[in-house]
Amino acid sequence: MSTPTPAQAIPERNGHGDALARTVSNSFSNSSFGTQELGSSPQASFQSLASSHGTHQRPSTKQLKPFHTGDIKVLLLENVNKTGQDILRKQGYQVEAIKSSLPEDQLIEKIRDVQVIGIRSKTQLTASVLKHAKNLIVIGCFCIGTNQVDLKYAAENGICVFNSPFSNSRSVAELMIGEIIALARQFGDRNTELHNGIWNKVSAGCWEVRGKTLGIVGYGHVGSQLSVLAEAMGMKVIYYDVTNLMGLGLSNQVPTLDHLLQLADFVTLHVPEIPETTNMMSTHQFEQMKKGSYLINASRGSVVDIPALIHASQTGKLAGAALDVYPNEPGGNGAHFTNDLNTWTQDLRDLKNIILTPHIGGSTEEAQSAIGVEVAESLVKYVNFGITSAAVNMPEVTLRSLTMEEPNHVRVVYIHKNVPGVLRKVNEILGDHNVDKQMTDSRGDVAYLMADISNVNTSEIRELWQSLEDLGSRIRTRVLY
Ligand SMILES: NC(=O)c1ccc[n+]([C@@H]2O[C@H](COP(=O)([O-])OP(=O)(O)OC[C@H]3O[C@@H](n4cnc5c(N)ncnc54)[C@H](O)[C@@H]3O)[C@@H](O)[C@H]2O)c1
Ligand SMILES: O=C(O)CC[C@@H](O)C(=O)O
Repeated sequence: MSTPTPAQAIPERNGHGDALARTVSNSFSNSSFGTQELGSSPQASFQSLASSHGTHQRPSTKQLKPFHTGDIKVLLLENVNKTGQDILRKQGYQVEAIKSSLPEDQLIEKIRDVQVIGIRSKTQLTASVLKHAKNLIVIGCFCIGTNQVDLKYAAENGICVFNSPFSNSRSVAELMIGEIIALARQFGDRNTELHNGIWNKVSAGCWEVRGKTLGIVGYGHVGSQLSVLAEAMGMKVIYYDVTNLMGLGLSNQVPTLDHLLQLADFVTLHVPEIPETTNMMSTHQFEQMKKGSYLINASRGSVVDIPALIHASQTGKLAGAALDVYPNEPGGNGAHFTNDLNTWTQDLRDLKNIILTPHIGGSTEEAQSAIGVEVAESLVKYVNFGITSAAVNMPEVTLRSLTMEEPNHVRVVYIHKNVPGVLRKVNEILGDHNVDKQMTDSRGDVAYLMADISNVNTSEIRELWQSLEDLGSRIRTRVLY
């Protein structure tokens, strides 16, 4: 007899009329595998998921009993790309997509209800918001930065967080190249003048970038891409990073930020938002910069002390600056960028040779489409399979898929406090069954255990779940079957 396809297998198993409701209820936190696969082609994705475990000619991956995927509620904020929305909708999840971020009170109201939330850089998922998210199991940051989420609180409450670590890096690097040239040629000011009817043909203070020194602060995904592009334009590249990193091409690492500031004609910032980078560029740092140099910030608004930047521009220390990010950013398109947001906004807008963009470093069709796919697939793998690969706040745990030859298996996901003795107690509970495979790992105070156990009757699942829930170490139990 040939192995049934996943599509055949699902109705067959549904036909058993299980006593247990196949839902992902809040209290039960008990879900099972989805009815559909990742990506646009169910069959193709099904195969790719199976083959991603590095096997050849293995029995078909088992599409386990479907929970009511319609019970999974997903809230997507900040105009998450359609690629991501489509993947989630194809799972049968209930997806509500909103183009902007939400004011905190509305966010709290909505987040109570959902199992999955997708955001970009604007939505702040602080502990005080997340404490209302009683049903939430996973957060997708459809961007690189995860500074907007209280990652520790999320982990300690069994909420896994995913992002897209480099799908928009190239887009940011290309914008930096555009801005370097635009600043060197005072392009923004000439453009504005002519839009206002004023012809102002000047060469004073306008430069080629060939032969100039670019100082990159933070030589990660964005910084290193930029390094390659800048060298191709004939720039000399130096970089500063807290980590010792091999430079690409002819670029060189310098030992301190001050060294970089003293040498660079253009300084670009690509560091994460962390306490160490708050106001990393302030009065002292601007003093270190060469007279007539330029600053570009496309990292996070908190990295630059803006009043100090305004002063450095007004005194002529800086010949120009480009900012893509701000300490307080408007909630959505059409909102106004005024002193109501940041007290210095008008002073900033009045500066000469300053390019202000609305956090668009990663806003290209290519980047947003790739991010949509990457993060949505991570969410589906987590919801349906418990897989945490590439999570930013949880240990990375995965098990190879169950196959069609393993009909009475159950996957147990047990997120727990990382304290001694837990595994012994969990395995006492699981030990009534055959533990086929198990993986456990910890990250800080939180540990994640995933086990596939066999010979489980559907009627035993609730008891199994309850026994794990009753352990003092429990953060969250999910039983996928
Ligand atoms: N404007 C946008 O639309 C946009 C788009 C993408 C990324 N970003 C932001 O850009 C930043 C960088 O992104 P990335 O993908 O290159 O990150 P990354 O993690 O790949 O690289 C960051 C680098 O900064 C270094 N670093 C950390 N602390 C430092 C410090 N105190 N001093 C010097 N170096 C330090 C790290 O070692 C790392 O090499 C992030 O904050 C991200 O959120 C903004
Ligand atoms: O798209 C966004 O809102 C964020 C872009 C960027 O800052 C990121 O962190 O990836």
